[in-house]
Amino acid sequence: VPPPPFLLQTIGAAFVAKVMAVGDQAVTLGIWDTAGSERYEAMSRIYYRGARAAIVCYDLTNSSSFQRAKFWVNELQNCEEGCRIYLCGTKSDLLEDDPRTRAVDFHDTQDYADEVKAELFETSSKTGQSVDELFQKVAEDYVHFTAFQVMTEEKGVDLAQKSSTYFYSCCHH
Ligand SMILES: Nc1nc2c(ncn2[C@@H]2O[C@H](COP(=O)(O)OP(=O)(O)OP(=O)(O)O)[C@@H](O)[C@H]2O)c(=O)[nH]1
Repeated sequence: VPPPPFLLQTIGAAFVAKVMAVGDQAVTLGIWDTAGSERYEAMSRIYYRGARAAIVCYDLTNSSSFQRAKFWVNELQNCEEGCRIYLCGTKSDLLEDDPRTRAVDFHDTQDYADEVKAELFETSSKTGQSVDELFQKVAEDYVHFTAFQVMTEEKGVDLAQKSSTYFYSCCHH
């Protein structure tokens, strides 16, 4: 009998597609869940190449996991210019049960997030706290910032043409 999925460590990466509504548009996020551990570092790099958003998770009850998250933020900043970064503290339910279990200060992470121009969310997979908000923000930011950027990168920009034309083709087709 195989162990329950939640006991398995991620090796390589798992993929899921999630359809989100942003205004009257449907946006399909292609989400790779990659391993954060050092052991699979080289493999994780393959998956974030070309990514437009990265959710970098750390455990709110474990300060070394935040140091590890900083490592990935640096990686992304050095290698993926067009990638927006979302810092995601996990297991917030444990802090509600016992605030003393918090090992990563909220204001410190907020300062760090500001410094690296990342968004910050504190979430729980157990209760679902802030999980929908996080993915909603990823999808909204993609529509508002990145879709336009991708289009101009792919087709080039005709400076003589009004920018509204580009915006129209980005948001309505
Ligand atoms: N209380 C609580 N426990 C959680 C939460 N999320 C994950 N866990 C527990 O933390 C452990 C690790 O969770 P994973 O989801 O496997 O962590 P991961 O970072 O994906 O691990 P890798 O597979 O190595 O990448 C498991 O025992 C989970 O049950 C949460 O929101 N609340």
